[in-house]
Amino acid sequence: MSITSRLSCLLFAVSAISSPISHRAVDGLNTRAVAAGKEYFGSATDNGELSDIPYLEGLSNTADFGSITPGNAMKWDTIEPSRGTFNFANGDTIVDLAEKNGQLLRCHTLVWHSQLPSWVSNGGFDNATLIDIMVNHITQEVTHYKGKCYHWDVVNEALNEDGTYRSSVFYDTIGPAYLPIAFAAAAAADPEAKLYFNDYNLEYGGAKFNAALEIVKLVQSYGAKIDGLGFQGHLIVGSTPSRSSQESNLNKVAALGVEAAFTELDIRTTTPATEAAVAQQAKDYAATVGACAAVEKCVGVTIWDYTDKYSWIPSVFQGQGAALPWDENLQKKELVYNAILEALS
Ligand SMILES: O[C@@H]1[C@@H](O)[C@H](O[C@@H]2CO[C@@H](O[C@@H]3CO[C@@H](O)[C@H](O)[C@H]3O)[C@H](O)[C@H]2O)OC[C@H]1O
Repeated sequence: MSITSRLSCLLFAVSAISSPISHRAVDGLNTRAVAAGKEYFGSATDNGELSDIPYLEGLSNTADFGSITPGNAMKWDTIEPSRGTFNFANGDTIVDLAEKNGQLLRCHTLVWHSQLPSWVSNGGFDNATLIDIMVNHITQEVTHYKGKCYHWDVVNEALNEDGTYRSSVFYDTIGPAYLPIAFAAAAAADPEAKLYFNDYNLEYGGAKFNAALEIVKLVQSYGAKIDGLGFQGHLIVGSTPSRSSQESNLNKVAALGVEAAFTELDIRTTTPATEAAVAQQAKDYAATVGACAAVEKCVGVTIWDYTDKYSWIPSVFQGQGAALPWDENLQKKELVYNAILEALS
């Protein structure tokens, strides 16, 4: 029995004992997702937030969140800030929390051009040396977390908007082969973890999405294991693609024999959010989550933290925010939350 099935059985048993009349599991985003055949509904989190007890209680509520993702703790600059020096402390804290709560873990991320220490990006390494460095980083990190990570985002954001490869030290030095090499190294270190390529703006279809499909085929053509395509889902209120077009994208992923997930969903708007914007946001969440619910191979949805209190959006997109289903006071936005629940039903 999978970890998620065990969790939903446990929740069901607990609610059956405390409420002999209804016999229904405690209702929430995750319990609805699991009941709809998904593996989890989850949230990102970050180490600094975990001392906020009301926040932590919400994050640990497995009726809503069956999975957590470290927002920063497993990135290269945290894990290997200088060559050969590994710092797993922040990542271990998130792993321990997930274990204590009985939550799955989406581990994020091994190879990314951003939050990459300058000893890698400006090291001037030749092809063979950079491959060694990348493979060693992946091997050390994935081995450290072996058996803990349900998913790994192996490579993050390899593409430009026009579908060409993004210039990065990895692409510029190794060429596109850095992708299959990275996936093969991750699979060798933890054969059980599901391995994802993850990128943003795939939800709109078009050149970038088609190139992501080509990356899946590229990794497969090298005989390396790739299990899924991650749609980050950093979307905009009123510009979110329709449910049917998102379903069509997810079905194209499934046709390649791999699964899909929304890995970093948030839907931002101009702040302060108007009533009309929140109403539209509820529809946009429903379109995205509903698309995942409708496609068997879409295994789950992760929101990029659950509360506006800790959203990354205002620090990156000036004047934008209010992107999550809980507000800055950790209060549920009922309209948005209920729209997601409904979309999962
Ligand atoms: O000062 C930095 C601060 O800038 C950093 O912020 C994080 C940046 O990454 C965010 O996650 C990414 C969101 O977009 C997708 O493209 C990526 O896949 C995600 O990894 C994260 O939420 C922010 O906290 O945090 C560390 C500080 O030192």
